[in-house]
Amino acid sequence: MRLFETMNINNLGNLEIGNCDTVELAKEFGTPLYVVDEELVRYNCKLFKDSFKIEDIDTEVIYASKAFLNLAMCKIIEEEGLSLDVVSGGELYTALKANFPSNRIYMHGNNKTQDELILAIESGVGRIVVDNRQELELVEYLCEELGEEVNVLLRVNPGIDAYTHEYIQTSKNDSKFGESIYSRDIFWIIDRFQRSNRLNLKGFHCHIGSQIFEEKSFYSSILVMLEFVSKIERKCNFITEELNIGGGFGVRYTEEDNTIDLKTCLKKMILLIKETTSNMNIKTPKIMIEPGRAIIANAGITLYEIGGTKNTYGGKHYIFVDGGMTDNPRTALYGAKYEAVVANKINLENSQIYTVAGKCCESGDIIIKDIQLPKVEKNDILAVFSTGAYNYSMSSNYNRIPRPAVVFVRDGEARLAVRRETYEDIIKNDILF
Ligand SMILES: Cc1ncc(COP(=O)(O)O)c(C=O)c1O
Ligand SMILES: N[C@@H](CCCC[NH3+])C(=O)O
Repeated sequence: MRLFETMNINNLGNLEIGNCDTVELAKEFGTPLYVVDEELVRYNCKLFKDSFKIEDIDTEVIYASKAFLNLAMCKIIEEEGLSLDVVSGGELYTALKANFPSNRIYMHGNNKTQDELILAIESGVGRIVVDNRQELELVEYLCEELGEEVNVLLRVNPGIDAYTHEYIQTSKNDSKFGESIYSRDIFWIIDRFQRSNRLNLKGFHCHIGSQIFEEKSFYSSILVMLEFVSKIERKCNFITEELNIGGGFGVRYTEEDNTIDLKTCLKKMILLIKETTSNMNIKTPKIMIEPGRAIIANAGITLYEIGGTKNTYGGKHYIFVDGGMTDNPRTALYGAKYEAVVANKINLENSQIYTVAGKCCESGDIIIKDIQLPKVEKNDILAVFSTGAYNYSMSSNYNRIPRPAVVFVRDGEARLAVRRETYEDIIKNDILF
């Protein structure tokens, strides 16, 4: 089993993360428990910041907060000097409550409500990423009403068919996101922005999908987008000041995943931009990228207590954990694959193939389909790796199961970042009549 750099095995044979014994964490904070390795989050932020830069080009790294967000995470992102992509009023509110600098916030969404837009405008977010022409009219109208001006990017769809799960592709020609760069109206839309007194169009945003391993998808997207930038300059006399090329960098969940060498890929991307803009004889815009998963996925693990096992008549060996699709819906949703260890038996030989099932009333409530583990017993602690992204943020209260707590670990210290939900939390908005 491959451990991450900041994990190790202590002399009790238990898994440690951030120098904290995971078995002790489970005892202290209860299970299921999301554990985040703060050192690794900070390392990942630095890797992006340091690799995605080059002389003469202005760059910015924006953390896509949909992957994992809470007040503590906002603080880390701010301290590491990244900006923040929010996609809803709730994400924006979280960032504002954490005192995240509003001018470093990018407000996304394909169907922002009026209330969300008002909150974004009034709190002075850095950029509103306008999804479509109707939204252009709405943002302009709201700015008129509020007497404000806003800097905006237009989300466009470059029509890149990135190789990933179809649910997380975002840039096929029939995607719900953005306006197609091939649309006949695109020039009209840009012209419309230019005529606006309230909306200051700075440039464009695109994002081709998530969990992408094929580097060439990123390079193709850059080339297509720069071609578009050049065309817009010729046709609309519009100089693109900013170009956000999105996130989507794939991470390793299991040995099957051949991850991208991020440092090399980021360097290649920026060099390609420099070279292409120079060849096209266009001004190089400021370039932004928007990683979510690659910042947080591998920094998170989930600890579960094993409640029991079951061998079915059909020959399956189940392990039952005290969470499930409520804290990690990705297996049920995308057939995602995970690796795990028995945290208190990490030195023992694997002896059995198990299926890890949750406690929801749903046959698809599976966390891991087939995994080799040592013989497990009731009360063992299972540590599932790489659950930092799109687990906590996509968790639910299905079956009225309270959401787990989140702790950040670093240098042997564990800090509670999100309290475990209680049954009282579950009914707090219910009205009995
Ligand atoms: C607009 C936008 N930006 C950034 C991201 C982050 O993607 P990832 O977590 O794959 O890096 C997403 C999610 O796919 C997105 O929709
Ligand atoms: N939720 C997806 C990623 C969606 C990315 C957001 N556009 C996942 O878990 O893989």
